[in-house]
Amino acid sequence: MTTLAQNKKPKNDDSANSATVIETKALCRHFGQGDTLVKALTNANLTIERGEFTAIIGPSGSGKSTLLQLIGGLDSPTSGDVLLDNRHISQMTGSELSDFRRDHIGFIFQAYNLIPVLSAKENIEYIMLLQGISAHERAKRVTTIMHAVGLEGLEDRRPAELSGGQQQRVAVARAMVSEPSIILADEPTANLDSKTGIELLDMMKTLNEQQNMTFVFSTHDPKIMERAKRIIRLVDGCVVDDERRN
Ligand SMILES: Nc1ncnc2c1ncn2[C@@H]1O[C@H](COP(=O)(O)OP(=O)(O)OP(=O)(O)O)[C@@H](O)[C@H]1O
Repeated sequence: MTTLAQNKKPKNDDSANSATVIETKALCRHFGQGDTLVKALTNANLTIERGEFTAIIGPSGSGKSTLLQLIGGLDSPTSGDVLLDNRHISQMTGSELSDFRRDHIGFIFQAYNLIPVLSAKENIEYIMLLQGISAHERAKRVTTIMHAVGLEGLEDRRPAELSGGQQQRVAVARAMVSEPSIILADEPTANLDSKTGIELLDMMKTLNEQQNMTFVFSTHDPKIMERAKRIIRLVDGCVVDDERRN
């Protein structure tokens, strides 16, 4: 399979030299209050190093998506803090945080958040456009990634004209094509058939191994768990296990 990694030059900025890319400190997220209080995440202290391939697992409602949303700065904690590349998210201005997200983090979420008026190809290209990547380079990367995720021939379809699994592949391609240093993926294989899921995982693993790209997945999928180098288990919003494998 062709991979994006073959097109990729190593990043050479200060952040690339720092080993710890994600740190959560006493991170808590509560929803509601009184009788309706839900403690979605309680006192999570995690350190994720550059290049880790980490699965966050746990029963439905245990806080996996909440943790990913907080790490990505898409939600604010009730208390505690998140550091990305040793910078406190809470101390970034709104525009600093959105620039950081655009340049360093790729998101793959269950609600694919595709832009409905753009075609599959344009959705995948969008962040690279914001990053000022040349038209020639954009076209090259889009062709490579669409082939890799099995979306050839569907370039001009809008999201409403694609199946759920195809939309998910567009979302995966969009997150990876701008070659961020961190990918946060909430159940990235949930709506994919087994073969496509394995192909995508292998592509992610290649990017992880060749580019030292950091992956954090929330998942119930045994295929991801098998490949993960680290498994963090949540139960009722608490980290109850954190296992590294060789
Ligand atoms: N916006 C919200 N308002 C109220 N409660 C919420 C909100 N978001 C999440 N929760 C609650 O927080 C808890 C953790 O939810 P979360 O989505 O993080 O779980 P999860 O482990 O990702 O679940 P799943 O595996 O089903 O995706 C659940 O009890 C959920 O109902």
